[in-house]
Amino acid sequence: MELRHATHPTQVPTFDTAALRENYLVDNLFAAGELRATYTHEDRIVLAGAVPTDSAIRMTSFDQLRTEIFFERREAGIVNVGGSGSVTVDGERHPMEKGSCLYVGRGAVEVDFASDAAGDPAAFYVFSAPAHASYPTTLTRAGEGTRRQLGSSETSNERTINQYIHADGVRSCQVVMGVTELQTGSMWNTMPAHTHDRRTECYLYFDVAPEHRVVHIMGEPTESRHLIVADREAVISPSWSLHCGFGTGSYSFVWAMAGENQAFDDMDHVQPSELR
Ligand SMILES: O=C(O)C(=O)C[C@H](O)C(=O)CO
Ligand SMILES: [Zn+2]
Repeated sequence: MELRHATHPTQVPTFDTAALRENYLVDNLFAAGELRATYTHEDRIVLAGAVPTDSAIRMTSFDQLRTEIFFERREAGIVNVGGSGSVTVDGERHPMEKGSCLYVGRGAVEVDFASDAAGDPAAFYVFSAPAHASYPTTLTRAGEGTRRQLGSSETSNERTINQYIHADGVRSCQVVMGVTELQTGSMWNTMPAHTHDRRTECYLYFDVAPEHRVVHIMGEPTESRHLIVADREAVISPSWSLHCGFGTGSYSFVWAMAGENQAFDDMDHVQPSELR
């Protein structure tokens, strides 16, 4: 498991492109037949990717956690961004087509990831945070959460926000999670932009064609920088950081947060005219 330290916002203007990417971009979570993970000290979030092919992959703990099982003191939201598959939690199999979201509560022992077909493997994205209590493991099929329509074609940001794990949906200790899909022709996500000092947020971009990229904007609103992001790459946004972006082609993304509260609308908006 890779380790990322927390950073101070005043460091951002001193970082060159490579340092920005080393600190905030997670570009190696998905590899065929492997379970990979990155730990960030920002709200002690773990991001993991599992791509099972011929055989299932079991979620293991990692040396840095010093726990016998991964879910001993943690919970997670899991979204499949690949072919159809399933996640079996302590003997109960949850079928997961692309875009489905499974919440796994603290205390789960055996969590196995499997693909329906090795030739079109599932790709499970795991967002985990420390948990003080155990909530039931719950599956939400793609599109069956709370759907919110935001933006317009005039501002190229017409999009559907699928909220899965949230205060009015599947319950959790900390994790809030969903998937945003942009309507054809709309390129901007999360505009007007925002920060939320109460929560760290990570975006995992997916369905980005190989020749395309997402330009993800980060940093303090008056000192913004950007990251060029490819398919199945994630960005860590510390609580002080903007997180918005536009694609050179179509894309979707999984957003997930953890921290002080779970109020999705608790955002500090920043208008385009205020950005620097
Ligand atoms: O397109 C959007 O707007 C989003 O998906 C916003 C994220 O859900 C977010 O940043 C929540 O804080
Ligand atoms: Zn946000």
